[in-house]
Amino acid sequence: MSTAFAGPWSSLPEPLTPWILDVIESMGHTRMTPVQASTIPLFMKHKDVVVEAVTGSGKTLAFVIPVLEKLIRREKKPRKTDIGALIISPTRELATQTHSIFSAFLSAQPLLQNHQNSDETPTPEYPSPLLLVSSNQSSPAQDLERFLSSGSDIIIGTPGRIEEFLLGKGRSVVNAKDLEVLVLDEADRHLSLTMSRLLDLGFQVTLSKILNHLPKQRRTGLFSATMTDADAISELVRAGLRNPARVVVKVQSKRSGNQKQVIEERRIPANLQNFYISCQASEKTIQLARIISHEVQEHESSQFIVYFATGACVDHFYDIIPPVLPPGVNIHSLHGHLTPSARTRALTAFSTSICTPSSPSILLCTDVAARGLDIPNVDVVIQYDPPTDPKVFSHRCGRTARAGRSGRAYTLLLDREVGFVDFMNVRRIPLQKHHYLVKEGEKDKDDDLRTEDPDSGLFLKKIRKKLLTDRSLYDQAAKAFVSFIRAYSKHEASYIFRVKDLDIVGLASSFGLLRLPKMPELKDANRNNWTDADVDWSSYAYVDKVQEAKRVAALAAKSTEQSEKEQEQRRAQRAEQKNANVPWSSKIKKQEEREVRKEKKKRKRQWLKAQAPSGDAQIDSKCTEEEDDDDDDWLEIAREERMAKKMRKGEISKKTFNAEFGDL
Ligand SMILES: Nc1ncnc2c1ncn2[C@@H]1O[C@H](COP(=O)(O)OP(=O)(O)OP(=O)(O)O)[C@@H](O)[C@H]1O
Repeated sequence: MSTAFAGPWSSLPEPLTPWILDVIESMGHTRMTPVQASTIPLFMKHKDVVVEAVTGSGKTLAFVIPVLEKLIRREKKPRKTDIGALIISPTRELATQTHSIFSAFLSAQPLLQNHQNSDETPTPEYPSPLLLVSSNQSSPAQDLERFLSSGSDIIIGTPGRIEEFLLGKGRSVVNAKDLEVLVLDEADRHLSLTMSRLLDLGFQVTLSKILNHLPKQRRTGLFSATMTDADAISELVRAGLRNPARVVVKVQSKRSGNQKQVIEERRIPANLQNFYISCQASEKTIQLARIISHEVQEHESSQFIVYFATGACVDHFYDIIPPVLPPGVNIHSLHGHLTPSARTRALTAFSTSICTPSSPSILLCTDVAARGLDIPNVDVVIQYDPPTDPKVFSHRCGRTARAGRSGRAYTLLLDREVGFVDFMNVRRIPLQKHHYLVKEGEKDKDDDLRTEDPDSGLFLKKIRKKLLTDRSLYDQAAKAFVSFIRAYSKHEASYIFRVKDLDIVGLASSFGLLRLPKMPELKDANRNNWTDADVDWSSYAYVDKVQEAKRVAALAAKSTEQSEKEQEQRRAQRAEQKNANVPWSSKIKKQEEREVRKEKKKRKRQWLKAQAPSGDAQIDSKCTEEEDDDDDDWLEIAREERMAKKMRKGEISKKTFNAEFGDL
């Protein structure tokens, strides 16, 4: 370990309780880390603290130890319904991890023997801590039951569950008035209200409610690896800290420059090699596969974490990537859309897996696993997609090179995204260029001379082949691609990551898509050079029988509807055609004849009105110009007949008759 350790635990100004010291020693920690040496004395001495120290530097014990010491030293014995310490973590995984550390301490405390009755089993003086996270096994009501039966004094959980516990149905039961200490782990995740955090508004509203419920007379500790001064100031106000001590532990590393060694400050662990590889969009998946092979072969690495932009991307790559990885790899996936039990299973399987270079373990995940997780043997972190929130970058990298171990991190950047390197440099997170990884036996080329990887097509083929085995894989691929584009449009460094600069065709290749999805974000995208896969979409089936039956039924319904529509269209076309075929001259003639007939009828009506008896006039008065031709014709015939009769009887002259009806 090359981390500079601080003094031994015995050098703390106030000695630790012996059984706490025993536990620390049993963990193999003989000396304090710098953040522990600076924070523990302050936090134990009734000071509020705001702590910033790089990932993996031991911040957890820097609050666990003072919290335990504070509670042990309490003058007033707490009642069963009192809570003494509250630890708020941003994710269920981190809360669970912190809970296990508190448990490790409390389960090692000496047991109390009841002197009056030595036959009774000895009991622990300090109750076990209570974990409050979403879970299939524990509802909020059950959390309350566990609290009442255990009398837990230390509560650890995520904001939602803690709010429920303190302000929900349990509010009358749980007494937080005598709370001694509050810790916000990954405090900048909870409190900042920068642009990206606006998304976490719900999270923060919850936190404000919790903070308002807690007594002002308490000690508070804020801990994070990315607490900038600006964050710290705004967070102090929000968390209600008064006159806190600020602890910042800096990392210095040596770099050779201009013939002399330069000491530079950085916000990532000293033993972390932080690389980026620039490549074309179509080459991202190839590079991912090659980084893993390269690491296994060159460094005997066996435990990897790979970060993607969204949960849908994790699901997609989990399914399609095996054919392009070296054989023997075990893959696990973790993201926020999985059920709590699936999340626990995945993390336990990954962190306890016995991995070797011939059987490496890979965790594909989202930022749900970016902060705080302590899996000591992770060799390599790969960021397939850079994070939308740049602050998360160092948390992701920090899952390796923990507690003085060495580790490597790789970030895949598209050629147009390389500006991100300077962006991070300014934030004291240096990235070093790693050459593009070529296939075995091939020679590295300068970036300027490099053409598209010849394996691009081969990879695409392999992935497409896999996709074609089950239509649900295609659905998932499209969903992942769409979610990726949406996430990309939310990058905080939006002048570096611009959707309009994305090589859509290349990206779609790296996802193994069969055809390009239609989405508004891509309406102006360049789709040249894209060829849809040769797929018979009507027979491309789901492996799941129920899903396939649904698809077939929907297809049949659609084709009936389609054929009815087509028939209708054909009829309309025929009528139109017929109309178009009638000669123009005959159309005009017909029109003229119609006009003449109309005029004649009009005249007949006028004449009848003047001549006819009242009954006829009544009939005629119903006959308006709007009435259709059939009615008119019928009336005309009746009228003509009556007039002819009158003429025969000599009631009207033939001349009068002819004047009205002509010689028809
Ligand atoms: N004094 C010590 N000596 C050696 N190892 C230690 C010491 N204190 C803690 N560690 C180990 O260091 C590792 C990292 O500690 P921890 O998880 O507390 O880091 P962190 O600073 O909280 O990191 P992150 O910012 O990622 O949450 C753990 O595996 C822990 O057991």
